[in-house]
Amino acid sequence: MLRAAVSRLRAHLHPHPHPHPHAHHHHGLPSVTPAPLRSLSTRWGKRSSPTATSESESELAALMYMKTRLVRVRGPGGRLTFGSSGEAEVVSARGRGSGGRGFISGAGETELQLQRRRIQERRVRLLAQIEDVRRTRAIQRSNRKRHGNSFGQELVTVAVVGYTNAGKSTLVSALSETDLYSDDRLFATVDPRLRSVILPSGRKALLSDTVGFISDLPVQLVEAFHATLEEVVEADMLVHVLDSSAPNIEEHRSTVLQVLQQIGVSQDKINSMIEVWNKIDIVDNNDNDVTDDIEDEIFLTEGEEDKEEELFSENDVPAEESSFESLDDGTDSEYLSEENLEDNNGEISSSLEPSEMRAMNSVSSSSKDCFGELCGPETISTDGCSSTQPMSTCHVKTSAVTGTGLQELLELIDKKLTERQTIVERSYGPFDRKWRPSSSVHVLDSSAPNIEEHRSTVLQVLQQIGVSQDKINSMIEVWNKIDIVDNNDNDVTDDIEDEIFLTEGEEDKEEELFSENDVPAEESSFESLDDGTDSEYLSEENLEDNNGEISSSLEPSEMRAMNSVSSSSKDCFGELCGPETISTDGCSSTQPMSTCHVKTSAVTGTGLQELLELIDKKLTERQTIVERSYGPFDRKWRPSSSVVGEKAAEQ
Ligand SMILES: Nc1nc2c(ncn2[C@@H]2O[C@H](COP(=O)(O)OP(=O)(O)OP(=O)(O)O)[C@@H](O)[C@H]2O)c(=O)[nH]1
Ligand SMILES: [Mg+2]
Repeated sequence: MLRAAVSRLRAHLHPHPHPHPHAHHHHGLPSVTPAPLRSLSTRWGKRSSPTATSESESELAALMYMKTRLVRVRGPGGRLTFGSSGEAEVVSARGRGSGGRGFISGAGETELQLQRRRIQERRVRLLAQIEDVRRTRAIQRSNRKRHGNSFGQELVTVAVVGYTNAGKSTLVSALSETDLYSDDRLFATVDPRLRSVILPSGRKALLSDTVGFISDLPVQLVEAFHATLEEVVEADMLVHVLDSSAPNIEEHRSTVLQVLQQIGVSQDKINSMIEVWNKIDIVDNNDNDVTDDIEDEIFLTEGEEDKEEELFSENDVPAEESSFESLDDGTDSEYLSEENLEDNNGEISSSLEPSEMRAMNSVSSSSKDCFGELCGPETISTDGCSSTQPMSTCHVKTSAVTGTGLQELLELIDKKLTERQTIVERSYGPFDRKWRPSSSVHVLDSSAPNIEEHRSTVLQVLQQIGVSQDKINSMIEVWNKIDIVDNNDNDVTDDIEDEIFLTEGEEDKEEELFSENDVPAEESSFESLDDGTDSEYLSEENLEDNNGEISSSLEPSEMRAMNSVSSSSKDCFGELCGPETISTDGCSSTQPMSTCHVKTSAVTGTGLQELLELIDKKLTERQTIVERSYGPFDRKWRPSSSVVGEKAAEQ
């Protein structure tokens, strides 16, 4: 997992210099491409009244953008200055364009390094802020799940996702009849907002408006919007809003699906997503007859003529609206054509599943199926639009502006939630059975010369993929390959090991454990090979990525050098972490990480027993903490949380 995570980090720190059409197939995350970034950087300035989180997230995203673009350019008068690539001759920090291999030489580098370090420092602070918010939200979420609404029902959250400008905010606003900030600009929403809505069944749900997705979402944004995207991962169900008037709706759809997969939404949840074909009022202008037919069919078969009148009475507002929409369209197509030029070399559509390839010209027939036979209010209790049906066969056509389809959407949400709840209850019982107390073990190669870099890289990646600071702090550090280190410093280690087991009086156990120690012959040659690979890899990494910034971002508590192995180890084994004292508060989750560690050799078996004991102890500790804060059963249930881990591990 760590190797995969490290390669992700490398992708973070070292984005593809030349946007490659298939880049995101390699990294699992999209590469940085200029167009969306440029659009973003120009649009960030225009945001109004963002919340503290969205501010941190936006700043972080902007910061990461700046950092990747931070290059020396030849400014007016031939002076070297800092700016964005593309402005002038590029003399990159990474040697891009200079022909070098990451070496920095000549005037200006110190300043460049300084700038990068400042960015790095600010970044660490922002990450901490975002982490705070994320923790708060997690608590809020668990409270919501625990308390539910006043009827004792669990409060469900429905995340509204979709391509930017699809009309998510307008729709959420229309559905909840409250006024959300909606704006005809990209990324009008940088913070998810929750709005409550009463579903037809009387159940209360929270609608969560989210950040609009864009194609080739820059990897930095995935990181920056982590808190936001977490809402999506945590939501009970998703509503995918598509702008049915957009010419490239298929690309928008596949982009959204890709992003959802990348941020770790389970396939199950993606499959059971409701598709909303929004802005149907614009499409209808060209094709009014068909839609009228369908709408007639729904409501007339139902015999609810009153309802029909009520719903469509709001349809008569096209006058100023259509002129507004033509403005709207202009902005859209400008942005999208720029994007198409730079990003979409056919790869997005080629990644589409056949079931996702339904073109917009199938609106009428699909819609007829869905409304008339499957999804109509009358048949809502049948298995039409069930979670087993492929996505996009079930959709609702809406206009967030005129109100068309909103009632149907609410009914469908209601139905889906009931279905999902039934499924969850059937498989897990009413309470969450999926909760697993978790503890992480961080394995370090104690023979590696640059172990501090390894440690900080891993810590950074863990933070970036959203592991809570709490969990990171309580992580067990394993200093592995101690058999190699011990060769140089055998006495000290022997002393410590003696101390643990002899004070315990478990000499048998000691023998058992160390009886496997006699295999150094072929093993040491293996280890030297291994080392060769490592150092080759790391020196390349050092050249390209680590211009002092990673180590400079280390907290003092993380800076313990490997030469403190013996003494720390002694503290830990002899006084704090030894099996004898495992029930004391030594190596507790409140202790800073790396003060508690276990020295192991996975090859010889040294320390394995201690590691298992420490894991045991930590888990007990964590469980106690969790029980204290959430009660004995899981209140933290999240359907897709495990998938996030797996995703990260795959990449
Ligand atoms: N004609 C029409 N316009 C709509 C409809 N829904 C939204 N709009 C307009 O589309 C534009 C974008 O709407 P938003 O709700 O801000 O879109 P969004 O998906 O939240 O956008 P981001 O937050 O940037 O991702 C606004 O000008 C809305 O008025 C609709 O059903 N019909
Ligand atoms: Mg919005």
